[in-house]
Amino acid sequence: MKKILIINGPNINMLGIREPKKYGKNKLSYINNKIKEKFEKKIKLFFFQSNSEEKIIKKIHKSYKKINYIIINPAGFSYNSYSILDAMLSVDIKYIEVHITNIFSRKDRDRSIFSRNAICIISGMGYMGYISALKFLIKI
Ligand SMILES: O=C1C[C@@](O)(C(=O)O)C[C@@H](O)[C@@H]1O
Repeated sequence: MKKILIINGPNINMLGIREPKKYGKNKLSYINNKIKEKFEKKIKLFFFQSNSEEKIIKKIHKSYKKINYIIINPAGFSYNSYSILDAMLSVDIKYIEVHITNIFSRKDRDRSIFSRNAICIISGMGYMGYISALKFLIKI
C-alpha cells in the first residue's frame, strides 16, 4: 500500500472559522475524516497540520524513505518558505501542491515557490482538491 502524507500549513487548523466564504464551512477534522472514509482501504494515510515552519520541516525530514508521496498545502508559507521547499527537495519525495482557494485569482498571492517542483497544482477546488490529488496518486 502506498503511504501518503497530507501536510497542511499555517491557519488551515482554522478552517470552518476562517473566512468561510473563501475557505468553506468545513473544519479540518471533518475534511480529514471524509478523506479517511474514502481512502483508508486503498492507501496508508498520514495527516499533519502545523503553524510552525520548524515542525513542518521536521515532519518532512522524518518522511525520508518512509513516505511515497506528499500532498502539501503550504498555505502562507507558499510564498516565502524556501526552508520548507528545501526540506521537500532534500527528501526527494514527489508531491502535489493543493490550495483550497484559487491562488492565481489573487493579485498579491499568485506565485507559490512550491509549484515549479510539484507533480501538479490543484488550486480552487475547496477540499475536493485533496481528494482529487489522492485519486491521482492512487492511479500513478
Ligand atoms: O493560508 C492560505 C491558504 C491557501 O493555501 C489555500 O488553501 O487556499 C491560500 C494561501 O494564499 C493562504 O495563505
